[in-house]
Amino acid sequence: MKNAAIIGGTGYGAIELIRLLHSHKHIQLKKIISNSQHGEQISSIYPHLTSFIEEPMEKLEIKSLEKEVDIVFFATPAGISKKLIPQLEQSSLQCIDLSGDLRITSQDQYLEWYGAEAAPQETIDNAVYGLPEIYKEEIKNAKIISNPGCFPTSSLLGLIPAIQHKVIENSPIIIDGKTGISGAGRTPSAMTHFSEVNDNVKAYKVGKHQHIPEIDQYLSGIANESVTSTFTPHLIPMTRGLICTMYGQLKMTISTEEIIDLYKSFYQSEPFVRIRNKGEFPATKDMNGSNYCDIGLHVDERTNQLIIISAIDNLVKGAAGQAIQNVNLMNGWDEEHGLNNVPVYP
Ligand SMILES: NC(=O)C1=CN([C@@H]2O[C@H](COP(=O)(O)OP(=O)(O)OC[C@H]3O[C@@H](n4cnc5c(N)ncnc54)[C@H](OP(=O)(O)O)[C@@H]3O)[C@@H](O)[C@H]2O)C=CC1
Ligand SMILES: CC(=O)N[C@@H](CCC(=O)OP(=O)(O)O)C(=O)O
Repeated sequence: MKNAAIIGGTGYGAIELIRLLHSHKHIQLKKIISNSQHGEQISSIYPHLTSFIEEPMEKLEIKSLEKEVDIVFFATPAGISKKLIPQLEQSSLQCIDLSGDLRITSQDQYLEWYGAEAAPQETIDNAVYGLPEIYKEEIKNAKIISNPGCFPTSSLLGLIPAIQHKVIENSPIIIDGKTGISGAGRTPSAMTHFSEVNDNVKAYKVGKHQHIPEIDQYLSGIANESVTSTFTPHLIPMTRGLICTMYGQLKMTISTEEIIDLYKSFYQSEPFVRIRNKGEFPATKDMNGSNYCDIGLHVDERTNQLIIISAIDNLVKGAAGQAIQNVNLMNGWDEEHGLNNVPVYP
């Protein structure tokens, strides 16, 4: 049994970690650390947790963390873990960062897309990108995990088989993303205000979303040459769920049946990726509350495009579930442990 702490205790990522860790038999959640509400019970903010956790949330004492826990989840906004993780690097702690602080390997690119100074290069280099379907062996030996962003999780899982097998050109790749509002976290803003979101669909961060360099960096790594994508996210009036519809120019003649076979074989040992049969495409509710990524494929012979539709729950496979999948691998536990629940429907 290992002990864990969550930093950023009152955020949505943290709440989802608390829910999933409750049924994890190898991890005991020892500490919920809150910057804004330490001393309070989590159930006073989230009544659905009444009777599950009695202990009050705590203030962060970075120096004593190593004595008290083995695993630390950083469910904090960008800008926090890049300062905290370097202070823990010499410890034996396993650190899982849900934020984007360690995902971009170039400090200059981080500055360009996040508008702030990056983490120390050594910390970035020590972190392993936690996309288990692609980097499983590296994750097993990692001490610091940089958990992928929600849109990159969905789009990389959808695009990587086609890029790796050189089925589509490296450019142009179009990623049309749609997300529920919980993706923006718990703090309200004008963008997430009910009357702005309800009965409405809008594109945001057009041409400047922080997931653009993340997607291109990992696709380029797979292709071993430069890959550039055009990614535009849209905010949809729903609470959870994320779906990317992607278009790639075919480099070869291939049928829908053949590409589906290729994807099924690529992901045959991956428990959380489900490839749909011909003519079937995922919807966000199909994986609600679960760690699945469902992918549907279609070859458009008219335009010579491969159409890939990939959907996840942004808070589970896009954040807390993937974080636990990574911890399972880091500790030699069953990768699916604590995550093999049936999605919630309707
Ligand atoms: N929501 C999603 O779908 C996804 C989120 N992520 C990433 O995961 C991380 C957490 O996201 P999410 O939970 O949605 O975000 P939230 O905004 O809901 O929560 C973040 C929490 O971090 C704490 N916090 C805020 N500001 C500070 C600060 N200055 N110093 C220390 N702690 C602070 C707060 O909790 P407290 O005051 O209790 O400490 C806050 O509730 C983010 O980096 C996000 O980008 C990644 C993928 C998907
Ligand atoms: C609706 C909404 O605002 N979604 C967020 C999701 C970002 C996220 O959660 O990922 P990071 O860890 O990279 O911040 C966004 O598009 O920026």
